[in-house]
Amino acid sequence: MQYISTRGGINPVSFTEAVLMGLATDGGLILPRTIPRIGSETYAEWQELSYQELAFEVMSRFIDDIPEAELRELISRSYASFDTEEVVPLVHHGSLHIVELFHGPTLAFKDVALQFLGNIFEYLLEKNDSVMNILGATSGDTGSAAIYGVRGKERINIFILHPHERVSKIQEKQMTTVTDSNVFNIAIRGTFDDGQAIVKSIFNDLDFKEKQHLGAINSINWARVLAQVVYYVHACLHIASHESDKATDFSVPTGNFGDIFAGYIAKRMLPEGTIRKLLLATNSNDILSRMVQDGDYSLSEVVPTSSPSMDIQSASNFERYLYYLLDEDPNRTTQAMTRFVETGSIDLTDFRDQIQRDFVAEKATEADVSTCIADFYKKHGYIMDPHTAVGVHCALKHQRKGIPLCCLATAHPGKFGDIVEAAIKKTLELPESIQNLSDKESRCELMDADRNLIKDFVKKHAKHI
Ligand SMILES: Cc1ncc(COP(=O)(O)O)c(C=O)c1O
Ligand SMILES: N[C@@H](CCOP(=O)(O)O)C(=O)O
Repeated sequence: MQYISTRGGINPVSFTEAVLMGLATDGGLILPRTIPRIGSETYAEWQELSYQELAFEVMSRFIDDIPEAELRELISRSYASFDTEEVVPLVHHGSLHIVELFHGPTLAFKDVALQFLGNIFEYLLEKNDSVMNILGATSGDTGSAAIYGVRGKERINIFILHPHERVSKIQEKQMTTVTDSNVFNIAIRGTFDDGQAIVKSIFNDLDFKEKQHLGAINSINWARVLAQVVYYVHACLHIASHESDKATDFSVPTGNFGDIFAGYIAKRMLPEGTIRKLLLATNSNDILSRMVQDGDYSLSEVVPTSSPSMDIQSASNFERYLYYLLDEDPNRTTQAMTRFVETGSIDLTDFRDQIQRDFVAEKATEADVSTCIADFYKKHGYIMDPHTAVGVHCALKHQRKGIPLCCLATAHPGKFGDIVEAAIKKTLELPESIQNLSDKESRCELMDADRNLIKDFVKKHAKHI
């Protein structure tokens, strides 16, 4: 399998080269040259596989430069850290299927990909006798999942930017209480969008990127998206064993467009009709739901909400979808992205029909979120976090009779305890890993959202051979 850039400016690379490159060197995002198709017979044979076996089957369609035994070992090690053998268990409440993606070490769906990515990095760096300095931005969950994915790994230092006072207390503590010497947390005075823009702009300084051995853990990195494709396939297979109608809709709480883009890849990979609709659910930061509903992809201010990890306007992976929308034409994609950087908007009104064939969209207000958490708990005794509730609110609004609908539960409710407890009027029992976090020693730098300050910091603390 070869990988290309949405901007057309790189020679095709292999999977492992793509993983090490992170952001494409022409500033674009990396995609597989073709999306492999799975025939119905092969798909049916996957029914009985464990999550790890399925992950191998899916990923090996995209990876041909890691030997089979080694890929299987990387996968199996990555999911051994989850608290359940099922890795991403499916539960059923009322008319909904819910796939719980928060059973990894940091209690959010990011662990599914970042445990794997941390292990691939370690494997590749050992093989190449090299080191890496990871630079990433987080709105709360990617940061801790990435830190837990690489903490203590000898050949890696990690630098994570988070927006100061715009992540939940527990999210902050999950990151900053990891005091291993290879972990550097930086709180920036700004939003996640500022952090992500700084990270991308530093990656675009190719001389700096090479000299400092920079690596990417955000969904910029194709391996992130790939690992997330697996749980859509897994959920489809399990839902098919429960339902007479085999086609499934998915409702996905969306911020940086990474998770739902993984669903889009799964939809194109699987036999026709396996995934029917992708419901894109946003909080009040609704650029993506406006894009689907009106073809209006235009920035507005990032507003803080009860689902802080989705407080994002400039959705990184949207560029990947745009590439497909624009007939896989890198020149048109580059022009559209240049226009977006210059004007803050892309007019997609002419593409509305196609976009609405791919997605349905809905926005949840703050009141919708707390009502959804409270009502669902009252009716079904199931407690969900505010990000999951954004998706469930959207799902209940758009559910079509007789069509199975699966919601992605993207974080454990305990990570956002205050909001959840206020909605259900009950004290939550927290998982052990996040009890007493506030008593632990923490380490974090506070900085202005200034690219040069961050560069100097990284340079000063970077690992070298
Ligand atoms: C808990 C949670 N739910 C949903 C999302 C949205 O996922 P994505 O950014 O891939 O759209 C995020 C992060 O963005 C998250 O941390
Ligand atoms: N919600 C994310 C934002 C970063 O997105 P990513 O998927 O590109 O890493 C977070 O929790 O940090």
